[in-house]
Amino acid sequence: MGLVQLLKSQFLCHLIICYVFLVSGLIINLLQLCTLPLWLVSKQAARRINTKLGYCISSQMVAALEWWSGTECTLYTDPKSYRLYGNENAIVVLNHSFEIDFLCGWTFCERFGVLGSSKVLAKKELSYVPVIGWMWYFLEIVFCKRKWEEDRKTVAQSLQNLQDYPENFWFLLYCEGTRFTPKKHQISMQVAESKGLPKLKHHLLPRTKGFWVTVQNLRGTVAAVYDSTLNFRNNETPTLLGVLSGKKYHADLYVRRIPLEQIPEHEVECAAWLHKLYQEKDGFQEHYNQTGRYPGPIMTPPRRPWDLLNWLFWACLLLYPLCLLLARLISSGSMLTILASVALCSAASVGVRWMIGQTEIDRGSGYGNKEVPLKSN
Ligand SMILES: CC/C=C\C/C=C\C/C=C\C/C=C\C/C=C\C/C=C\CCC(=O)SCCNC(=O)CCNC(=O)[C@H](O)C(C)(C)COP(=O)(O)OP(=O)(O)OC[C@H]1O[C@@H](n2cnc3c(N)ncnc32)[C@H](O)[C@@H]1OP(=O)(O)O
Ligand SMILES: CCCCCCCC/C=C\CCCCCCCC(=O)OC[C@@H](O)COP(=O)(O)O
Repeated sequence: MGLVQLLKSQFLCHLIICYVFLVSGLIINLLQLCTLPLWLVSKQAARRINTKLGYCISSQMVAALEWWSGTECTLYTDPKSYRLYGNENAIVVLNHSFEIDFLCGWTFCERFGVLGSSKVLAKKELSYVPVIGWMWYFLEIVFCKRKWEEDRKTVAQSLQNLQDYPENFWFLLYCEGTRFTPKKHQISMQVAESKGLPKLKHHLLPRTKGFWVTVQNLRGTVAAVYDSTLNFRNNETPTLLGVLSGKKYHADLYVRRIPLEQIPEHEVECAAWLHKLYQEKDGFQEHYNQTGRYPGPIMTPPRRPWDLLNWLFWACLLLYPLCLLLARLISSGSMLTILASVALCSAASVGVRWMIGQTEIDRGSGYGNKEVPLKSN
C-alpha cells in the first residue's frame, strides 16, 4: 500500500471529511432556511440561490468520489445526444443495484453542470436525513410514500411545480422503486410471471405508475428520457464507506436519449413501453457482463475543479476554528470540558455513520420484500 493510500485509509482523515460535510451542511441548511422570505418576493431568485447552496453540499460527496477515491466514470453514448446533455430538461431512468449509484448519477450531473438543480423521485424517509434530506426540501425534490393512493395527488402536484423551474434539471427516476436484492428480485419475478411479462435477470420489475405520472406532468417541460444503465468493472460492489476510505472504482454508464414524443400518453401503453425498456436494459447488462463494455462510443466528460474547490473552501473555513478550539481545550486542562467534547464528537460520528447507513442495501427497506397475492393473467 502506498503512502497516499495509507493516508486515505486513516480514520482521522474520514473524521475530518465527515466533520467538514456535517458542519458545512448544517450551515447551508440554515442559509436555505433564511431564503424562505425570499420565496414570497421572488420565487425564481430563491430557487436559483438554493441550487447554488445545494451544490455546495452535494458536490462535496461528488468530490469525495472523483478526487478522494479517484473513481473513474465512463460514459457510453452517441455524440449527437451528448451535445444536448446539460442543455435541456430530462427524465433519467436508472437501474438501482448499487449503494453509490446515486453518487455516480450526481457525478455526471456535476460534469454536465446540472448538479445543483438535479431532482429525484425519492422515498419520504430520506427527507428526514439531516443535511441531504433537509437540503432537498428547498430544491423541490419530489417525495413519495410508495403508496400509490397517497402519492398520486402529491407527486403530480410536486411535478407540476417544476414546470417553471428556472434552470435546466435532470429528474431521476428509479423505476424499480427499491434496491436490488435476490429476495426482492425473486418476488418481483413472480409478479412478472403473473402479468405474463418476460423475466428480467439483472433488474427488478419496474413500477410503472411513477414513470407514467412523471411523463404526464413533465410533458412540455422536459425534452427527453435518458435511459441510463450503470455497472461497475470487475464485479465490484462499491460502497460509500469504500469511497471514504479512498477505494478507487470504475463506473460505466450507458445512456440513450429518447425524445419524449416517443413515449405513449395512455397509461397502459406507457406501462408496456417501460416494461419493454427494462427488457432492453436487461439485455445491455447481460452484454456488459459478457463483454465488459456497453455498445456505442465512449464520450466521457472530464471532471471539473469546482467540486474540489468548494470542498477546499469549506475545509479551510471550518478546520481553522476546529484546530483553535482543540488547542484551547487541551490547554484548559479541564477534564470535564475534554470529556464533554469527546462525547459530542462521538455523538456526531454515530450520527454520520447512521447517515451513511441510509445508503447501505443491507439496511434497506422491506419494500418489495413481501410476497403479494398474485392474480393470474
Ligand atoms: C448523461 C448522463 C445521464 C444520466 C446520469 C444519471 C443520473 C443522474 C440524474 C439525476 C441525479 C439526481 C439525484 C440523485 C440523488 C439522490 C437519489 C437518491 C435516492 C432516492 C431514490 C429513492 O428513494 S427510490 C424510491 C422511491 N422512488 C420510487 O419508488 C419510484 C418508482 N416507484 C413508482 O413509480 C411507484 O409506482 C410509486 C412510488 C409511484 C407508487 O408505489 P406503490 O408501491 O404504491 O404502487 P405500485 O403501483 O407501483 O404498486 C402496485 C403495482 O405493482 C405491482 N407489484 C407488486 N409487487 C411488485 C413487485 N415486487 N415488483 C414489481 N411490481 C410489483 C402490483 O402488481 C401493482 O401492479 P398494477 O399492474 O396493479 O399497477
Ligand atoms: C464528503 C463525504 C461525506 C461523507 C459522509 C456522507 C454522509 C452521508 C450523507 C447522506 C446520505 C444520504 C444520501 C441519500 C441517498 C440514498 C440513496 C438511496 O440509495 O436510497 C435508497 C432508496 O432509493 C431505496 O431505498 P430501499 O432500497 O427501498 O431501502
